Amino acid sequence: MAALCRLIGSSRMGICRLLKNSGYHHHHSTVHQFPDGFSYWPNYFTNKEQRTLLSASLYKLDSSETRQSRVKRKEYWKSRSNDDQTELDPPATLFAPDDMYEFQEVRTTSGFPKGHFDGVIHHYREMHLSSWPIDKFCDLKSVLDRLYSLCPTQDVQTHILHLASHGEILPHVDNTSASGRWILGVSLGHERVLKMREESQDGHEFSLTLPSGSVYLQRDDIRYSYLHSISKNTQESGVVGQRLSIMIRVSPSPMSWLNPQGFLTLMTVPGSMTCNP
Ligand SMILES: O=C(O)CCC(=O)C(=O)O
Ligand SMILES: [Fe+2]
Repeated sequence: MAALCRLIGSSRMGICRLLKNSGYHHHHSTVHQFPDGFSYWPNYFTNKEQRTLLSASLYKLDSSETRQSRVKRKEYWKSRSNDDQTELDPPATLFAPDDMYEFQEVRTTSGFPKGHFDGVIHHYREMHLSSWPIDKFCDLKSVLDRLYSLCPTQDVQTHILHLASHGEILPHVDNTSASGRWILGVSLGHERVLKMREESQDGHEFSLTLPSGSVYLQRDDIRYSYLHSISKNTQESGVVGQRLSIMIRVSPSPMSWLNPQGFLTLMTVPGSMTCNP
């Protein structure tokens, strides 16, 4: 689609947007081999859209880190300024090396109302998002429109989760009081394997690789009775790298917006207008 749009030229961008928004090109690729309540779009976002989403997500996470970290990364990218990135480069090239980020070792209860998550997520950064920086990324708004159009309902909370190369998520069911009947996840960066296992004894299980640009949705029984995990291994390649997921959940109540972490993110919006980073 991106190539087609370039071919047609910018004067016809309206047509391309129309085609994209019709969902034909992408929804077309939905796979239906999963149990009821699980949907998967293996290549929902174009490379350019993935780069926009990942840049915006990293921007939010990065600006919540210490000044020291931000300076370190700035130096790093300056030293790499010769290899200019284009929209055709894989999104994972937007990650700095692991040691440039303030990854947490293991998630504990502090600051989060999700006690049973203790010990589940390893080597990660995360943030509850109260707003996207749409004024800083030119095409972010239209990409977000496509993303949120997949949500079964519109009362949502958004969370971003950045796994280090050796980060992982152990099997768990999302806290049932922290969100409602569905959970949607966008994968960006390096591919990982999602494992789903029914919680009962000898429960049914299945797994799938999550390439960058893919989206999955768990709803109803799947969301409540299957454990999900993201392991350190990829299916085949053996290359394990950083991955960032955008997790969207239906809010249990409007009060879930009042997350202290979310308020903090509102206060950190420095930087200048950046188009097509
Ligand atoms: O990153 C993912 O795809 C899953 C994240 C997850 O399980 C969670 O945040 O509860
Ligand atoms: Fe989860």
